[in-house]
Amino acid sequence: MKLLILYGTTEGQTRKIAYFIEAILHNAGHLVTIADTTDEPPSPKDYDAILIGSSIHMHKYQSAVKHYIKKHVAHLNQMSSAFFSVSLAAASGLEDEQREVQKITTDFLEQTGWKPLMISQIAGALKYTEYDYFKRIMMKMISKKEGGATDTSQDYEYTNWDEVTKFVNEFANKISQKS
Ligand SMILES: Cc1cc2nc3c(=O)[nH]c(=O)nc-3n(C[C@H](O)[C@H](O)[C@H](O)COP(=O)(O)O)c2cc1C
Repeated sequence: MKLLILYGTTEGQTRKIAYFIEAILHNAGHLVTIADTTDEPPSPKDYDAILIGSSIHMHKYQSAVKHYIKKHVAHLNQMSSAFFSVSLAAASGLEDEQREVQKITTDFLEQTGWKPLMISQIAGALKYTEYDYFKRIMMKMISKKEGGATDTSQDYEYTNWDEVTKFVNEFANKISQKS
């Protein structure tokens, strides 16, 4: 099948997840195109299915991802599609944080009108060593609130790669049953 993977990222974790997904689907025999939504991404109309991923920053998804979905929503809703949301809240064991990220996702899908077949909440990363001073302080506060790591001398990757693999395989199964 011809598949399209699009992503929106600030510090690169969503890109890393998107390329991990691409490798799984490529190894399963699919023809996969992958693109950053800020780089003139291809239209969904030439593909059998699409996966779109975005990280959350300050309670919002990437604006280029939102723009793409709004522009192509009619087509997206006629094809098999999946959304992967990348955030720190998804790594949190706190119920409030989980609820908040679910609400950000639900509101986003409502605003864009997109109805993906599958949605995955994926835990992202804390890249303290790559942030500037103010970002580091802010992220330490956010992480503390979410019950996460506060030692800013190192980075933390919370992404559960086995869960990502499970999500991708489930999506691949669904779309092959549909075709
Ligand atoms: C400035 C900033 C703001 C963030 N705001 C949120 C937030 O509101 N909610 C959340 O769950 N995670 C938040 N995060 C965590 C990111 O979603 C996480 O670091 C993710 O891995 C970033 O993915 P990216 O590298 O693809 O942009 C924030 C991170 C940064 C650096």
